[in-house]
Order: sequence, then C-alpha cells, then structure tokens
Amino acid sequence: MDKQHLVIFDTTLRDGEQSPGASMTKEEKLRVAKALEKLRVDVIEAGFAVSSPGDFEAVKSIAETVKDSTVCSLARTTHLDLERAAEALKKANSGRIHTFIATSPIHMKYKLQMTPDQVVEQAVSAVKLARNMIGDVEFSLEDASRSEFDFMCRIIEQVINAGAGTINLPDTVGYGFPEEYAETVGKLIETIPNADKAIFSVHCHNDLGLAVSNSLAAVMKGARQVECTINGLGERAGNAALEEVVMAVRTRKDIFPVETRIDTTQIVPTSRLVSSITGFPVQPNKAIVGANAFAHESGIHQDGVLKFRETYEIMRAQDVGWSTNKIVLGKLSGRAAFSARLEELGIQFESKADLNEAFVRFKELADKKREIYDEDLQALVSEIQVGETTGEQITLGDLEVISKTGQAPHAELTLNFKGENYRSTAEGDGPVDAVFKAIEKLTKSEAELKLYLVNAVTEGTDSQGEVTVRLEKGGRIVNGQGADTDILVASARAYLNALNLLESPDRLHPQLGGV
Ligand SMILES: CC(=O)SCCNC(=O)CCNC(=O)[C@H](O)C(C)(C)COP(=O)(O)OP(=O)(O)OC[C@H]1O[C@@H](n2cnc3c(N)ncnc32)[C@H](O)[C@@H]1OP(=O)(O)O
Ligand SMILES: CC(C)C(=O)C(=O)O
Repeated sequence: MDKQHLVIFDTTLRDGEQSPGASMTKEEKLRVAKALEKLRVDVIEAGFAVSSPGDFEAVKSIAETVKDSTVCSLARTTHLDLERAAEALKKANSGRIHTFIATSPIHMKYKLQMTPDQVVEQAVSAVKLARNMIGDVEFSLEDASRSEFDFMCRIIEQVINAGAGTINLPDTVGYGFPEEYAETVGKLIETIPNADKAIFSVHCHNDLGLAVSNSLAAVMKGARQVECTINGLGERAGNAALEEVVMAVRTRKDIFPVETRIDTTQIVPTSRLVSSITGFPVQPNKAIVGANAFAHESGIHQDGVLKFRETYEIMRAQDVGWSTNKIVLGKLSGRAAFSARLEELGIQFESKADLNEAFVRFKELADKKREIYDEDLQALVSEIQVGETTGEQITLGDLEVISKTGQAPHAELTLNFKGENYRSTAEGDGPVDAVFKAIEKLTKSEAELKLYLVNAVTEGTDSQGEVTVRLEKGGRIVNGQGADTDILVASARAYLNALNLLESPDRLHPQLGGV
C-alpha cells in the first residue's frame, strides 16, 4: 500500500492550554515547543497571539526558535487577530495563520449573531487578508459536526478559492460519532469541486470519549491532518491524544493508508514534560503513556509475555520511549514471573522445595502488600535461606512513650530474653525514633533501617496498624512485621521481629546474654 503523509498538528500549547488550570508561562511553552519539535510534529499551534501580551510573546519566541516544525497562531476572523498572529509569526522559518469562524446554526445565531451570508463573507475576507500576510493559511469551521452540509460546501469552496491550504472540520463539542463524522468528512471531500486544492483536517474533542476514534475514522475517509494534543489535554474533556493517534496509525499499518514522521521514542519524555509543567497527572491506565500501559501483574499474562512478548503486547515499550516493559509482582502473579525475577536478582535455591516455600511466602506477603519490590524478595529469600530461627526470641515487655508538644519524645521499654527483663530509655526525633533507639541501646545490632512503612489494616481510628521494618546488615536484608492498634507497639514488634531474623539473639549485646 502506497502511504500518504498524515500531518500531525499539535495544539497542546493552544487548545491544551485551554484546560482550566493548564496555563503555561512563555518559558514553559518554549520548553514544550522544543520537545514537540524533537518529537517531529509537523505543526505546532503555539497559541492565540491576540489573547494576551504574554501569549503573543510566547508565539513569537517559539516562532523564532523552532526550525523543523511549522509554527502556527490561532486568530478569529477580525483584522486585529490576524495582524497580531502575523506579527508574532514574522520570524518563523515556516509560519501558519489558523483562522476560524463558527458555521453551525446555533453558533451563528446565538454566539456570533450573524447571518450565514455574513459568516461566509467574513471567512472569505479573513482568509484573503491572512494570505496577504503569510503563505500558509488554515481555515476552521468551528462546530462543523453540528453544521449543515450544504452550507459547509459553500463556505469551504469559497475559502479554498481565497487561498486556504488547509480546511479543518472541528468536532468542537465532541458530538460526532465515528461513522457519521467520517462519512461527512469523506462526502465533503468528494462533493466540493476544488477540494483537491486543500488538505482536509480534523480536530476532535473528547466529551463522549470518542476524540481519537472520530479522528481515525476521518483519516480512513480522506482527512490528511489530525489536530491533537499530548496526553489528550484540551478544553473540557480534552482533545484527541497525539500518542494514541500516532501509535494507532503505526501499529495498524495494515489498515491505515497513511504514515506520520513522528519520532515515537520521544512520546513518553514529551508526555512527562507536559504533565510536569501543567501539573496534570497522567492516569496509570492511560494508553501508551500511562505507568501501567506496558506493565503486567497477572500470572497468566506474565507467563505469556516471558515466553513470547507479543502474546500480550501489541507495541514495544521502547518504541514509545519507555526503557522497558514491566513485570510487576503482586498477589495475582504466578511462579513463572516469580522465578524470572529471582533469576534476574541472581538468587538461586538449593532445591525445588525451597523455591516452593519461597513462593508460598511470597503469596502470603502479596496478600498484605500491593506491590512486591526486589528488596521484599531479597528479604524473603534471606529468611528462608537462614532457616527458621531456632533459639529464643527477643520480645517486647512493656512500652511507654511520652510525646509532648515542644519536647523531644521519650521512650521507656523492657525487652524479654530467656526469661530475663532488660530496661532501656531513649529520646528520639519522633516517638518511633525514640522506640527504635531504646531497642538499639540494648541490642547494639548496628543494623541500618532501610524502610519503615505503616498500613492501616481496616478503616477507622480503631484500625490495627501494620508496620513493616526493613533492616540491613552486612549485605543481608530482612523484613520484620508487627501489628497492633497502637502503632508504637506495632513498630517495636516489627523492629524486634526483624532483629530476630537478622541476627541470632545470642549474638546481640552482652546485656541480653550474647557474646
Ligand atoms: C473553539 C475554540 O476553542 S475557539 C478558541 C477559544 N479560545 C479562547 O477564547 C482563548 C483566548 N480568548 C481570549 O483571550 C479572549 O476571548 C479574546 C481576546 C479572544 C477576545 O476577548 P473579548 O474581546 O473580550 O471578547 P469575548 O471573549 O468576551 O467574546 C468573544 C467575541 O468574539 C466573537 N467571536 C467569536 N468567534 C469569532 C470568530 N471566529 N471571528 C470573529 N469574532 C468571533 C464573539 O462573537 C464575541 O464577540 P462580541 O464581543 O462582539 O459579542
Ligand atoms: C478553533 C477550533 C479549531 C477549535 O479549537 C474547536 O473548534 O474546538
């Protein structure tokens, strides 16, 4: 199949910025524009020059900086808008004015308060004026998906004659439905006598979650420009997500008659940049750029991916800029993923029985914890390889903690070992720190605290607090757990539990009877 070029028109810096809360400074817009250039989008809509002095400056500096993408400014059909856009784009290597006017009966009557004839006249004169200022002019029929077909034919034919090189058919309010919208696009291209003199473009909103579907359906019917945004940012529910459009066309080469020039490996870095600048987080299950887009947690899928990646992946994580796909260990994982991760960590078991025991313990732990990290596995394996501790354990006797505003918290506790009680007191930076210091004073384990985690087992203030303490000494890592409605007691128990696993209590400080 001979592929035609699909123009990727990115409007993150214009429509994306119309998301409440997503406005960006000039410097931030410039950073995003540079990333978009690296991503190799064909057109960057940098802003709406007339809207504010700041946006004018942002469009201007992007136009002066970006060399490899066309830089575009939006403009209404008024003289001032067009003039400001042209002024901001003066130094662009390749600049475009994007002018628009609404063509639906509802917008013309209530918003513009203009007759259809006036709208045609204004559109034509705006396009002519823009063409006198710059060579590349795009014209949009705002609210095209609710506009009358014959009226669209009339206005499009005239603006093409006036010099518009791109005709954009926005689904401004996200009302379109894929088959219907694409059919209209296709019929307009077929019907308008001079349609071959322009590129037809789509700009879809996501009010019904159909922005990408509508855009792709229109591409099948002849649209050769898609307007889209990084992470689907945009007015209200957003615009079509660039990453989804690009990867759909690339992944389903077998059905799309087009290709883009996007460097797909820049997708994830650009998505992260936009998310960090706007403060709009990317949901984990977002296609392509969500943290879970290439992550597998269930055993059957993990087994499949480990045997042959394509069983559960239609794209390669690296192709869109992730360093790798992910096998996440959790309660739904199976032996295949568990053993594969142990192998990656260089952990080997003497026998199959040990491996099975480790797997059983892993499942128990996974029932309590959402995600199992490498350190959890190392701890779990250390415990098994050391074997169950044989001697007696150090246990907690009583514990008193005084924590007063403005004073260092103070802990007093007793530890039991071989029927004897040992007393200790300490101050700390916080109550938990005071408890751990009091224990350390007696045991002198010198273990390093690697993790301290508190989980509420149930909801409510009477919930049991479940504490995990991870200690490391001499390369060995152990996890200790403790639970109690008093989280200080739970913390002390978790710490002691870890110490008992780390070191035979007999080897601890002489005060506890050790060497
Ligand atoms: C579908 C879209 O996304 S369109 C782009 C939307 N983006 C924005 O609006 C962001 C930037 N906008 C702005 O900063 C301001 O709205 C400005 C500077 C453009 C205009 O501000 P104001 O002059 O105060 O007008 P205001 O925003 O209140 O109203 C819009 C005016 O533009 C008119 N208008 C709307 N679209 C067009 C158009 N395509 N061509 C000409 N006039 C238009 C409206 O009828 C209204 O005119 P009126 O004041 O005579 O009733
Ligand atoms: C100005 C046009 C392209 C627009 O943003 C819309 O109709 O949604």
